[in-house]
Amino acid sequence: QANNNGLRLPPGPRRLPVIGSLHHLLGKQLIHRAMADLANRLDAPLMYLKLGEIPVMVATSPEAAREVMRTHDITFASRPLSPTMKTMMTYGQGLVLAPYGNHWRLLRKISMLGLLSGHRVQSFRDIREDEIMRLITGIAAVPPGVAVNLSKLISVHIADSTVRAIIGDKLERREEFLETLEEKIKLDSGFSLSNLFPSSRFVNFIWGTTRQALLNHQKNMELIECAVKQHEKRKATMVEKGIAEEENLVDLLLRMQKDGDLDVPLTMGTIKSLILDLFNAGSETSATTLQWAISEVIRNPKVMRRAQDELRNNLSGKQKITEDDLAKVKYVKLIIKETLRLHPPGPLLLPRECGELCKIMSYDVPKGTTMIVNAWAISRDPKYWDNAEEFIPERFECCSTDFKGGDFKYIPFGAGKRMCPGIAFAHVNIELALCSLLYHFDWQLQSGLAPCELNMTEAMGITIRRKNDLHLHAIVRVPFLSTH
Ligand code: HEM
Repeated sequence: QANNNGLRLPPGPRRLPVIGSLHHLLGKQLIHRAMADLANRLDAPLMYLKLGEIPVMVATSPEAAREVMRTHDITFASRPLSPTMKTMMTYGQGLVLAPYGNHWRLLRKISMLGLLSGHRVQSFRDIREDEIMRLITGIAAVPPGVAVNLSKLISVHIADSTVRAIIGDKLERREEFLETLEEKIKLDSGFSLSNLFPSSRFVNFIWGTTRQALLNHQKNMELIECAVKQHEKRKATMVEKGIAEEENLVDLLLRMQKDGDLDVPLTMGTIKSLILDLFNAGSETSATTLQWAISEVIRNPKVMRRAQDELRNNLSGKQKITEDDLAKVKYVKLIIKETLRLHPPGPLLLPRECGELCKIMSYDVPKGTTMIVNAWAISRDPKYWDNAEEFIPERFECCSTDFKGGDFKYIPFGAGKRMCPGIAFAHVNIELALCSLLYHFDWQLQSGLAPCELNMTEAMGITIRRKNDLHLHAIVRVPFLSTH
């Protein structure tokens, strides 16, 4: 199709006045699935949609994704800012939404230095090992015959280990944090009418998402403020007692703020927004991945058996898995890869915005177009994956495909300049937790459900969580050494 500026736009479904292509998506199913069906029906690896007032293109093939995130990486290095997203910047700009430029560069560098580099991730090993023992102890404490809400325990575990790495301590108001995070995930999906008709005050008034997003963000900022105060109080006690601790991310940020002399000022609003971004981006994605991994393992008893045999044979009765042991197990790594293929927590990654007119797959992409990459559809495309819908960790056994952003048929962490900086942090957290859960316990579904009957329905938000919490019976198989 050509528009009236003479541009050659990619194919797209029929559009209606005012709502554009919205009727093809709304009320059908989850957005990533609906977009995949449309692209498939139109045979359009690059598809054009008008969602309300917003021009959107969707890349649904490795080739299109490569052109966006490699060939034209810089052109697509900023993100579109919906009204909901803008409210998240009310008190300062964090990292996830910052436009490509000096502010983004500085925050990304600080995040690597203080939290996400290989060296820093390694330094949080004691925290991870301590928190995993707390999780295992909590599960084992549930009386026999009572099912464990594993989803809930995993969310708490990941939140605690992430936040301890960031501020050095657990959050006093963790429950409130998890609740506001859950609400934020729903508000951030970007497809609410307030976001699709940003110029309409009427729609915004009726729909009210922006107002809810602002309230949610204010609550989050208040909680971060509390966390920073908690951190400072703890620091003062440590100094009083003469206990020296390694500088954590919050220490680093506050020191850099005090030293000044930066190209970009580090305001308290920026510092709090960065902490919030890292906490949100880090905890939700890892917890979701872990929950899907356990769900798939439960649904596939052969996979469970192979993983448990490998762990139990190699670790022969050890009472506690440490990170040194992870080198001895290979199969759990394949399970994590396969989980991220079938259940990338961000199915549409995070949207990018076209910074200047360019060509993708020989179509014109006008400046300001929102570009979505449907990573979920690409990693389930039977053109690139045998038995694409099945959970087969062995598919990664003899192939070099990995998630580091070099192979565009498998991009759960995105690619290019805005690729996720938290891969190392996430991976070791997920791996240690999954190994420990499978090593110490046997798992059974409630009330005689067969493995294949486990409900795998997804809930929509900016990430795809399980719709229902995972309730399972845990039977201790390898006793553990509890320190909690
Ligand atoms: C399984 C775990 C995770 C997955 C699947 C994941 C996935 C993603 C994806 C798809 C993006 C967008 C990439 C793009 O636009 O190309 C992203 C961005 C980001 N992730 Fe992750 N992530 C995970 C864990 C983490 C962790 C543990 C942290 C930090 C503690 C983190 C911090 C971030 C940040 C700060 C960004 C924004 C980067 C930027 O805009 O420059 N993520 N992540």
